Amino acid sequence: MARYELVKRSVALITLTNPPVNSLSSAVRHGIAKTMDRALSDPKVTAVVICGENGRFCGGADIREFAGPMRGPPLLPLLDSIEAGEKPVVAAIEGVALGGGLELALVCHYRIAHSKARLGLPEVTLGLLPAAGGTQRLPRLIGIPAALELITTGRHVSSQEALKLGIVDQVTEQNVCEVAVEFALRAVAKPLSSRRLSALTVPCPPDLDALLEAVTMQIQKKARGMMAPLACVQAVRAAATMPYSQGIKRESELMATLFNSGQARALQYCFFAERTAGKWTLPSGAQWNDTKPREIRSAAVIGLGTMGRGIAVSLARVGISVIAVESDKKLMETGRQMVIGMLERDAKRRGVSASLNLLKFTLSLQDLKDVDLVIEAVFEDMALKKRVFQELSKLCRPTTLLCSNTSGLDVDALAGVTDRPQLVIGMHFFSPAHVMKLLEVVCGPRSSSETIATAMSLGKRMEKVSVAVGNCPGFVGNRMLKPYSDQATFLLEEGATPEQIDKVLEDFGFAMGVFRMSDLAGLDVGWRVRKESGLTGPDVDPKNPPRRRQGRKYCPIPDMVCEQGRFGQKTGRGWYMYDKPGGTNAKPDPLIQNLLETYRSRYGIKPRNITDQEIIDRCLFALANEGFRILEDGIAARPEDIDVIYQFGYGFPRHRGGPMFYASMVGLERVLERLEHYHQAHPDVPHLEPSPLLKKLVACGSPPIQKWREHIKTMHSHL
Ligand SMILES: CCCCCCC/C=C/C(=O)SCCNC(=O)CCNC(=O)[C@H](O)C(C)(C)COP(=O)(O)OP(=O)(O)OC[C@H]1O[C@@H](n2cnc3c(N)ncnc32)[C@H](O)[C@@H]1OP(=O)(O)O
Repeated sequence: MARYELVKRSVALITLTNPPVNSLSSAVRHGIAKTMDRALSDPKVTAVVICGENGRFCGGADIREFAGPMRGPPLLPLLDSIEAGEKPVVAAIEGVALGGGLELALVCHYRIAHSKARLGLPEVTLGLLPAAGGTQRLPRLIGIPAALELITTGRHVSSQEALKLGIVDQVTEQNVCEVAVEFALRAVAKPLSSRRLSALTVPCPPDLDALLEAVTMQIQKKARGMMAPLACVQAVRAAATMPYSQGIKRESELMATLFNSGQARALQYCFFAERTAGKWTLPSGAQWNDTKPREIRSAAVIGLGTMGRGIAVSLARVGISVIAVESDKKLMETGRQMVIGMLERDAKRRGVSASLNLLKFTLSLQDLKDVDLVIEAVFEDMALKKRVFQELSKLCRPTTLLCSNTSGLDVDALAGVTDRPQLVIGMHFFSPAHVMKLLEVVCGPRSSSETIATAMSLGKRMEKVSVAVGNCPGFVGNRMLKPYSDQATFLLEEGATPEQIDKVLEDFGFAMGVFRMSDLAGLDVGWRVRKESGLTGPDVDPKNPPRRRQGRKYCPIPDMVCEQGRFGQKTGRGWYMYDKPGGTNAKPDPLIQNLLETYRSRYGIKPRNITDQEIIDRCLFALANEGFRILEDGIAARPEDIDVIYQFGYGFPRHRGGPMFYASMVGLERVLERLEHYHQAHPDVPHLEPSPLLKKLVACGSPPIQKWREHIKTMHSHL
């Protein structure tokens, strides 16, 4: 796991060999200890270079090992001994030096980086802190403010920025190992004391307390409820105020608290869940690593509304030429200006030039004859979408992939009106599509494995986190949203207010509570869907008992809000009031309070005091319960896929892992008991009835989430 060679007759070259990222597994730590001993004790060796195999220095500690008992040599004393050695050690950094990987580089006496390398201490994103001396050495090297920023955010820096900050001594475009060996030879016989970071004093800013206070406040605002960034601040404070020997003890204490926290487990689960999500498998046996995606050079986007614009930008900025189609000249011109503006701002932010030459705008579908792939992003109306797909089927060459950005309509029904159902697939982007990372790739029963592979690979190229899901109303994300938001509106009937429910959900860690999120998305969309499904509006049978539809409980409050023209932020009024149409500053509205009171008295509902716990349990357990049904139905292949969708598409707090991980952490027995309790109280709410899979998992002793798949016996997978 660490190869030893003698080069130039006097330099020991130690190469970490643990693909794919040379993480510091127990075997690698053992290898480093052994090879360093050999280098330090061999009189022929005058200097040491440490590098990583396959163009990657080191991706840090082996995160998989965190779940089990600690084995092998502990990292911290190993690193301290490298720094203390009497022969110069040079880190040759290629690819990445992250987390423990950068901490390893920091104990080397010199650091040479390749120009394309990235460096950082991302432990905070895993719910941890750089506990192999990183919080004590980095501030000594680059000062408190810069170290604090890097450690609390986990941001990666380029080698050029690392050079400016003083993290590395040299950046090269040549072979970094060869450069490091030459560097090491020149370093022999130079004094090492000033190169041992632990021995340096910290350059402490005069306004330390004010700085730490400002960063703490920023964290409380941005990373609400997260422990790790706050612990990082405390560790850096220790670096500033204590000698190294005490600071390092403080670092270990803080790490011990984080290491065993639910937050660290959740964030590490998220790390792997995100990587697992791309690994789809079909019942036919075809899967992500044996199906070749098609290369997409040109694409078309139909419809230049909010979604279409964001999709066009996401395509063009990764080098795909885009033909954008609108139905009328004025809309096309507005769309053109918006897309160009978005692309220019995006390019400026990334420090690259905007690829405007890749864009073409047209009013004619005829122009799409030769594109590799089309993404339809017209109004969410099945009849309209079918017309578009029929037309595309006639116009486009037979090999063109036809994709729909529908957020919940039947993808197979669209495939059915074309001459190529195997090339039809859903690509459900989230708004704004050039910002949001999530892409649900909706596989119809007839979508071919090549089509799925192409959509997934295109998503990755567009820098999205892509999750393959099956075809059912609402797919995964929007299907689960209904039971969640239904519980919130039932709670309004019973005595809660929108602001109370939102505060509880936001304190839990959601980016936005359910009502603020609905105001942002627009309340009219759901209202139209409810009218079309006969749940509200003139088509409802007047003999229907109040607050019941289609044999189950129904809350008409959202319809009443819409009837008043309150469609959310865009109209300046919704569940909240805003300063102006399009305003974002939500204030509680006495008119909503009034509406709720009138409603309750009309139906003789005595408002009761609702606890925060009840709000969390009812909203989140109803959400997870639908997730269990989705797993049973084969619409999602794994709980990880659902959790990734909720983190990246619906603002579920990452440090809680996602709805399914949260349910597993709370304990499936408790989730089942609470659902049974609430279902008994509300037998006309089917979403509260515990799913068979949940019952089965509890009966099997509540296995850990990674084992749930073994208990899912899906009749037919929809993937
Ligand atoms: C009480 C204990 C005290 C111990 C003190 C410990 C102090 C140090 C802590 C740490 O170092 S924590 C780890 C910090 N490092 C990171 O967070 C880096 C994580 N990795 C990445 O960001 C990326 O993987 C990458 C290195 C930038 C490479 O990205 P790329 O897109 O090229 O590949 P991926 O698909 O992400 O990864 C490939 C493959 O490798 C697995 N993997 C990556 N990093 C690690 C790791 N550090 N440990 C274990 N496994 C890792 C990743 O999961 C992929 O495998 P599969 O999941 O696809 O099988």
